[in-house]
Amino acid sequence: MKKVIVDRHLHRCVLRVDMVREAHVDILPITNLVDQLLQDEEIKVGQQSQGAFEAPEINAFGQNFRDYTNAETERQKGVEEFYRLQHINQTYDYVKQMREKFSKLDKMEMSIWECCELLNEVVDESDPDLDEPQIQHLLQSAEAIRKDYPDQDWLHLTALIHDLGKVLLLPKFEGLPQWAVVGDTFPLGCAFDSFNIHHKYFEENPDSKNPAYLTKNGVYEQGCGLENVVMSWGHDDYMYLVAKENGTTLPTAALFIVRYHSFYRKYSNIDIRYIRLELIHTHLMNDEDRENLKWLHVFNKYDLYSKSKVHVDVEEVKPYYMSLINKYFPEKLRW
Ligand SMILES: O[C@H]1[C@H](O)[C@@H](O)[C@H](O)[C@@H](O)[C@H]1O
Ligand SMILES: [Fe+2]
Ligand SMILES: [Fe+2]
Repeated sequence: MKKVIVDRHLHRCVLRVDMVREAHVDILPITNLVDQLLQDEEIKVGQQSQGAFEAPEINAFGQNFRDYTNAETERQKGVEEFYRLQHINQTYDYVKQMREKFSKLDKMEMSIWECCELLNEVVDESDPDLDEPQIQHLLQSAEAIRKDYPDQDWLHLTALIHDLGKVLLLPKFEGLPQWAVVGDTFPLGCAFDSFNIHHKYFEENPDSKNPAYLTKNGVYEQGCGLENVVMSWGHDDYMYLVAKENGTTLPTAALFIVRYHSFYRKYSNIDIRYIRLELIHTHLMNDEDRENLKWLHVFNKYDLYSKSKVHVDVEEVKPYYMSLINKYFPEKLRW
């Protein structure tokens, strides 16, 4: 394995691989992936500006990022209860109904910026790392990625809009329960895998009793492409529908990021996303997905580790983001 340590974030990736090895997970595919990751990372670093964003070691509460194992705090207990409900209630049929219902986009008309402001009324109960207003999360991730990729304006806008689908929690959007809007996502119609956070709760999901859904591929064909896979319903897929149906001119990679940014895997207390093991689902992906995944990897770091107590001055950055919104979206969108 090529060990080129290019930044602290990647350094951690390498450590994580050793931990996985100790845990006796099948490491062969992982080392291949890490090789690929290192190559990607070298290219990426070449594109970055000086003083690139450094992923902090701990979150704003002094804990490791995305620590779901320590149920000591009220917050973490709440997060576990969230995943219990999510894993029991998200079923193949439920997702199909929700997609059909919300793809009508008949709830309201508003601009992207109006939606950013609406999001301030939203609290995400699945997130152990964040209790700042959501508009801060959008701007913090967008500003961090803008600093490192100054020429990719589409990426800045993608970060700004990626969580807008959380408006589904608001009464104006039927006030869906948290388990139907936030949290990590996973495929339905095939076996639930143990890499999902708190996966034990899937036992109580009615789909666990349907033999058609219990094999690795389930109702899908190998390599069918993620767009043919029914993913758990939430803010990701909804915002993807909104952007696409309103005719955004953002590139395909942007739509892919919005749609799959919560599709993560975990192994025990090891956050697999460090080693890009989202690729564990390669059996359902096609070549286009694998291509888009490269940008999703870039994005993940900024989405996860930019969450901080230091606020971005909204009024100061607003003109820049308004110019991007005008470039890539119509003035009013159907939601
Ligand atoms: O708790 C978080 C949050 O809901 C994010 O918006 C989502 O993208 C993450 O995957 C999830 O873990
Ligand atoms: Fe999200
Ligand atoms: Fe996010």
